[in-house]
Amino acid sequence: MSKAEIGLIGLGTMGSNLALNIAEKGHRIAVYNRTMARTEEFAANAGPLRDMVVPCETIEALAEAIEPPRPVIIMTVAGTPVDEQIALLRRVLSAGDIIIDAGNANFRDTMRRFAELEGSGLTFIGMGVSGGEEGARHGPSIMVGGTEQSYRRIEKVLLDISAKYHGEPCAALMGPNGAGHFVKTIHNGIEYADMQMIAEIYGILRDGVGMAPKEIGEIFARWNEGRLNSYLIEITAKVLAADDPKTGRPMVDMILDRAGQKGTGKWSVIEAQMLGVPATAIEAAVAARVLSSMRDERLAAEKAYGTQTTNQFTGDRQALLADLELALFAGKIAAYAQGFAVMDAASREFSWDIPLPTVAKIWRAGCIIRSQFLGTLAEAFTGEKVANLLMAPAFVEMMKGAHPSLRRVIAGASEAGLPVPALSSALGYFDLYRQGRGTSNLLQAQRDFFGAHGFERVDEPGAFHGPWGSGSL
Ligand SMILES: NC(=O)C1=CN([C@@H]2O[C@H](COP(=O)(O)OP(=O)(O)OC[C@H]3O[C@@H](n4cnc5c(N)ncnc54)[C@H](OP(=O)(O)O)[C@@H]3O)[C@@H](O)[C@H]2O)C=CC1
Ligand SMILES: O=C(CO)[C@H](O)[C@H](O)COP(=O)(O)O
Repeated sequence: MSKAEIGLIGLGTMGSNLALNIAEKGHRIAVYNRTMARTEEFAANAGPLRDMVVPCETIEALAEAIEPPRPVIIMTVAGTPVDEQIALLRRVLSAGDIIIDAGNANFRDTMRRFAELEGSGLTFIGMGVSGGEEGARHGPSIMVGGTEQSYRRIEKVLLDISAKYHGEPCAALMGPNGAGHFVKTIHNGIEYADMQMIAEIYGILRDGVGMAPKEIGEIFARWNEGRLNSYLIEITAKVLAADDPKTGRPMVDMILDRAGQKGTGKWSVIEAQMLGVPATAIEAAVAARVLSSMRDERLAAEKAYGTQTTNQFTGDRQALLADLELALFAGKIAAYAQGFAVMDAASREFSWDIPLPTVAKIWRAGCIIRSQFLGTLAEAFTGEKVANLLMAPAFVEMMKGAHPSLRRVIAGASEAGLPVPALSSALGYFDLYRQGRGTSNLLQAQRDFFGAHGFERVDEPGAFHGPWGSGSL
């Protein structure tokens, strides 16, 4: 039997689908999983691709099955399991072989792993993969971190298995070291904001207008035909249309309002803060998931404060729907502006030179946040460099047209007591960003009052202190 071209460890949801994708594109693949039963099940279900797959019982057998120099993908749960697999691989691989961590690693772990493997003769790649189960099987978006030379060695396989946007592969080198995992992390941070803002609009329609899930689903399906066209809007429509086989009720009504999270959203926020870049919509989305998990406290608080007014909307429904669509679009623009600003800052901080137009391009297909919008965004970034997405001419025009709706939606929701934290944060960011004369003059005065921190004057350069206490109060 001929040797495999590539290996993969971890046959869970992502690993098994990625392995089948690789096999289908004509690359013979050796696979290993900690629990052997899963490897057997995978091989048994590989169907016509069975001949392209080499199931291995041990990590030694995996190494033996691959033609050197051996590329091996690790697709396990992130964190310690990755370090454990690297330690095992170090025992069985040899100089020239490549270890590729394709899970959702924290880029700081990736940077540590690069450092630990330096001088070992092994090459390391940190690679973000997005698209979930379906993407892994038929074409994900792939964000690679590593040297140009190591990327070139695995490029053919990655381009073959990646999603294609009008024929263009959605896989690319994001920069050296942790750049690939950083970009994937911010992808997920934006995904959190996108999802939270969609959920807030759903909340307005459910609790403010009193619509049933199917009715709301139809609205999302309609919006998916327009400027909001995206995978997340598409699946939201489908989710809202589904019924629970057990009760016959809308499935979404039977799901506990407690959202999980595995870390990438939180890391996006931590890194944004570390870099000094405001990412308020992403922060609000992470906080909303945390609040969602505090269910008992929320129920107690509802008792203490009473429920918000529901189904009170009596205005023009068509006008409201038009506003909601544009509000979501405006929120989306602000959230993406924040995510790209974080990547830009990280790129400078770590000297990665992340190609932002390429990031937008490889997110146009395959990944969870894929959308028509990313096509427009890619075009905006391909032109003259702008300080922030909000300053790209096409986005200035779009935001001018959309922010009044965001304002009206937030005002109405706040009045009705309906939570819209991500949408409000997006608007707050926009309003602060475009305010030429802000209110931080007062903050500076306060800081100088209590801590003698000094301030700058509007009429001459230098550092000054105030005449505090000289007033009549
Ligand atoms: N699901 C998704 O939509 C996406 C997930 N990811 C990322 O991909 C990675 C894999 O996720 P997913 O496939 O969903 O996870 P699954 O839970 O489906 O599979 C986890 C895999 O990790 C293995 N594993 C867990 N712990 C260990 C360990 N200590 N040692 C060795 N192997 C271990 C499991 O082996 P065993 O069978 O023995 O338990 C299994 O193969 C994660 O980093 C995830 O964040 C990235 C993009 C999308
Ligand atoms: O990477 C992904 C999508 O892009 C994974 O589905 C990830 O698990 C999503 O994050 P979380 O579980 O925190 O919602």
